[in-house]
Amino acid sequence: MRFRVGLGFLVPFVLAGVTVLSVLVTDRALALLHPGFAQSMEARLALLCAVSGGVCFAASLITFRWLTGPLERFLKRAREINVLSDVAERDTGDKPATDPAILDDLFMQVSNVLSALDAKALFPDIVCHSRPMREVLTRAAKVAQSDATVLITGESGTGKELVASGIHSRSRRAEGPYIAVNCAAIPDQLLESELFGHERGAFTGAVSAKPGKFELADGGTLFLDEVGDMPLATQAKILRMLENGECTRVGGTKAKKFNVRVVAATNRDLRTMVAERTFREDLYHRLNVFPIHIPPLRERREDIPALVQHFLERQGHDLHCAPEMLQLFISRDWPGNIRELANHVERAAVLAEDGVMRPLPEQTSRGETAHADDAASDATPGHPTAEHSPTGQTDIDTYLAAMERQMICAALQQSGGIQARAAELLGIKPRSLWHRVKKLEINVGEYKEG
Ligand SMILES: Nc1ncnc2c1ncn2[C@@H]1O[C@H](COP(=O)(O)OP(=O)(O)OP(=O)(O)O)[C@@H](O)[C@H]1O
Repeated sequence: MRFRVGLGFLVPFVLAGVTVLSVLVTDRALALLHPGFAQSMEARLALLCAVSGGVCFAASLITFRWLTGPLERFLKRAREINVLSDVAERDTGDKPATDPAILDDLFMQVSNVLSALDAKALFPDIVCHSRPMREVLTRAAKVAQSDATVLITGESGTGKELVASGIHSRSRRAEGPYIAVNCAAIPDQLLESELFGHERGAFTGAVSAKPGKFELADGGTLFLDEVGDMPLATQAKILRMLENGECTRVGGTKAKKFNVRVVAATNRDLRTMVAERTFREDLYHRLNVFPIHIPPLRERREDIPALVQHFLERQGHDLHCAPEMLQLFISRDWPGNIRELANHVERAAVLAEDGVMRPLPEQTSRGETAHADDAASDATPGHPTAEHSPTGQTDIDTYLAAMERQMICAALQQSGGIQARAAELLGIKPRSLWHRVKKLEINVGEYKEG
């Protein structure tokens, strides 16, 4: 900006030069075309005024835009910060704006907005609204730039494989192969040959030589899923491969070097397994270079409304989720995590009537709320109870935020994305809705019709 203002001092001189040049050129051209023109002083004066006026006007417009462009951008940014400070003020009461707590809060809010945008841009297939999930994706984005081995932990169905493939596609190896092996799904006696390949005749049935997954992943990423289910003998070979990048086919004699980045995942507690000597400690440390823990869905219920929408779209359904159904989804504990939620959404979509998914009578009469299989649960369906936000402050906050999001999304859906109308439906001021939409990072555009 300072550079532009500095250059701005040259503008009058450039302007004068351009004007004189334009007048001279036009004057000469008209004199050549109409010999009488050169004799008429009035005509020449009129020409001088018209050309210099035109040039000055055009040049001032260009200069003005040139100088004010960065200023506008600066003012826009200042306005955004001002809005965020408004939010902080609302959330923090009468504390002075210089209070370090407010500044911290403000900083957190700014970095949250940025990290949510980053996460969405970097991992478009991964639905992520909650803070814990944003942290997961921030870590994933950081480690993707390196070749470090990653260990992803989390309960079954939390999205470990999705994050692993996201890391690959954001890495320098994205053009290379991404090979996934589920160690728990392959019988122990076949796992080594699957991972390292085998030579012809290495064992009964090995009628031809076959490359292993390490070999196939050369130049790319190997995803070792359920790594905790690997037999100890195979663990030793994997360790060797990780240490020197070499492996030998079963029945082979020559070791070959491969350039493979390993991302491993497990839903088991590897530290306990190490203590019980069922998992090698050296391999645990070798894998755990960069740990990423994905929290279970019940610890990030804010993600549920967006996940429901995501699965409806992914399954090609043009359906609306009734608020009481969404409330049911939000209040359950989901022991099978996102995979289980996806299955339930699919089932509810099949049973939807008039384009709306509603809870089945047996779901409501059974009191299917916080604990899906807990028949003894006496929670009233569709209403948050102490059981749904069992112990701490965080649970209550998370639960309330999910409720707030759900109500706002339903109102936006109903109003076709018109915020003033949605605010009316919710009985709040448009400004208050606007703040909430910002805080919860709801994409209003998604609800706009047409
Ligand atoms: N944040 C998310 N956004 C969208 N879809 C998700 C998300 N997390 C998980 N899924 C979907 O949920 C399903 C289960 O995810 P995934 O297979 O990655 O889980 P996992 O933790 O690897 O499970 P397991 O431990 O059983 O192998 C997949 O269909 C995946 O696409």
